[in-house]
Amino acid sequence: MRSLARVDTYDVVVIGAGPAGTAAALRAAELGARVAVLEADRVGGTCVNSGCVPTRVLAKTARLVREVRTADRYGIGAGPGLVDWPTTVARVHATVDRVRGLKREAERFAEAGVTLVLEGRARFVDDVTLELASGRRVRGSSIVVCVGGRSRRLPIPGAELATVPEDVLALPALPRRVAIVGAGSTGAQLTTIFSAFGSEVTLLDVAPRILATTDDDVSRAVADAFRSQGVDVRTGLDGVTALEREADGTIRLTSVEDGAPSRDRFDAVVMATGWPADVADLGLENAGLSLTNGAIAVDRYFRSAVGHIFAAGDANGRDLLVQAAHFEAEAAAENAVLGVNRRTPGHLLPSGGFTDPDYAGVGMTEAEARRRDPLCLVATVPLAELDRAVIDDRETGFLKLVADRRREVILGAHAVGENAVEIVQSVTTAMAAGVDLATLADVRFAYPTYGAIVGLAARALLAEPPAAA
Ligand SMILES: Cc1cc2nc3c(=O)[nH]c(=O)nc-3n(C[C@H](O)[C@H](O)[C@H](O)COP(=O)(O)OP(=O)(O)OC[C@H]3O[C@@H](n4cnc5c(N)ncnc54)[C@H](O)[C@@H]3O)c2cc1C
Ligand SMILES: NC(=O)c1ccc[n+]([C@@H]2O[C@H](COP(=O)([O-])OP(=O)(O)OC[C@H]3O[C@@H](n4cnc5c(N)ncnc54)[C@H](O)[C@@H]3O)[C@@H](O)[C@H]2O)c1
Repeated sequence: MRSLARVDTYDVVVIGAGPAGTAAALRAAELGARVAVLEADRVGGTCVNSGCVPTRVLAKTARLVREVRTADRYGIGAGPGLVDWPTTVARVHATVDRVRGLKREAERFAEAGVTLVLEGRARFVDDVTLELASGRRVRGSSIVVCVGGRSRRLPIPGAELATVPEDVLALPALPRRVAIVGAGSTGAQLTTIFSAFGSEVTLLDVAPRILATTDDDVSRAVADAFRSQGVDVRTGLDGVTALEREADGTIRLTSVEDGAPSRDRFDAVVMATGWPADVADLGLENAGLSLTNGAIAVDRYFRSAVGHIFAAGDANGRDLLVQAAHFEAEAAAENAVLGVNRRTPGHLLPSGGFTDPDYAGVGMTEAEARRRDPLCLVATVPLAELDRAVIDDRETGFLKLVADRRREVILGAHAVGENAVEIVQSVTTAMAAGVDLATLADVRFAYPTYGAIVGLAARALLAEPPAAA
């Protein structure tokens, strides 16, 4: 039977009001399009509601715990630094609300004339029509899919016993022993958080090293730091094969290493094993779309296999970062409204994690640069050589700069330690401005700052002997 539900028609329909959907909708409206945004849950998406912002508040809490526990070195009697989990959770929620207040997506949509539809999950009926959980139908000449991603549970027996990262705040209490499966950005951050909060943490991954996409030295330094903090880091596993509930309520996790199974009990298991596009119920097949590696494949114009359907942000599986979501979505909106002509230049994408110690990177890793040119130049300056790091008792870490063999172009920057993300951000600014090494080495840095390590590294790189051909 044909549905008699009302159909509203727009120039551009955006699915999802996270960072990508918000940017796409506002840009399309700015260009004069009639725009609707369909959001199933809270505007703001993963980042503000369950991803970056809550994780960052937990990271700050973890730092406070560490500071309190070492305060006696400065003559401050601060106590044992025990975490009251309900208070911590309440603080996270309150901060999320404050950040949501800053973003004002709904108000900005209203000011821009964008129609925000909060009537449940949208589903493609055909390649131009979406049906909402409410039954209402919305049609778009162009559609920008910004549905983000969701945690992947491993397809193993008992997977439902695991907590996924976006549900960590719902844990009733801090686990005494926690297994974190997956040592990517999310797993590493949760490792630091639980470890600082006093849980015994086991971090498991099938990859040969943690933070597998970062520079080798970054990965090694963070893994070493985790081990020195008592985290049981187990990489290069054959797999995690099962979870089972024990009679005492604990979870028994079976992992296999070099063919040998081992079984360990935990109070909680967190599965941070990847972040595919959130499309299980999106009806992609009705629009003539399919998935490639868990995401909606797009071309360099952010256009899917169906010409008037675009995908931006986590949904296209490229760079799963807020800073990528913004520019991808704006480009997709421009292509949807103005015709397909805007491809995004190869932006530099700095990123990093708020672990203990922090880590960050931008551009090519040393291994990538050496694959391109074995004679590229690399200089690494330990934080321990920086007055400020010694003053602050934060000597763990380094900044590594990678440059072309003529010392003209900075190819990459990778840092571990205090303020790593900000340090890498300042190198990114120099890279984006096309600053050469000699100019960077000549910049004055205020004393005593962490940023000064950029000047030290640039000067170290200039002093590097030319690599032998
Ligand atoms: C724990 C964690 C920490 C992170 N920390 C950082 C960080 O520090 N820095 C960083 O850059 N990135 C971080 N990220 C990644 C970042 O959150 C994402 O890259 C970003 O949110 C992607 O934005 P998006 O708009 O593509 O998707 P999302 O933010 O996921 O938004 C998608 C929106 O679409 C809605 N939606 C989904 N399906 C439908 C449907 N069928 N109908 C209607 N609406 C729908 C969802 O409800 C959601 O609101 C983190 C991620 C996680 C999980
Ligand atoms: N601070 C940040 O910027 C930040 C923080 C969190 C997430 N993110 C973004 O979100 C994206 C997703 O991050 P993520 O950490 O959720 O996923 P990820 O894909 O980066 O990492 C998943 C990890 O799980 C491991 N894994 C896969 N199958 C496994 C198995 N069977 N057993 C054990 N381990 C297994 C993988 O080897 C990998 O190391 C990242 O790419 C990043 O862009 C960013």
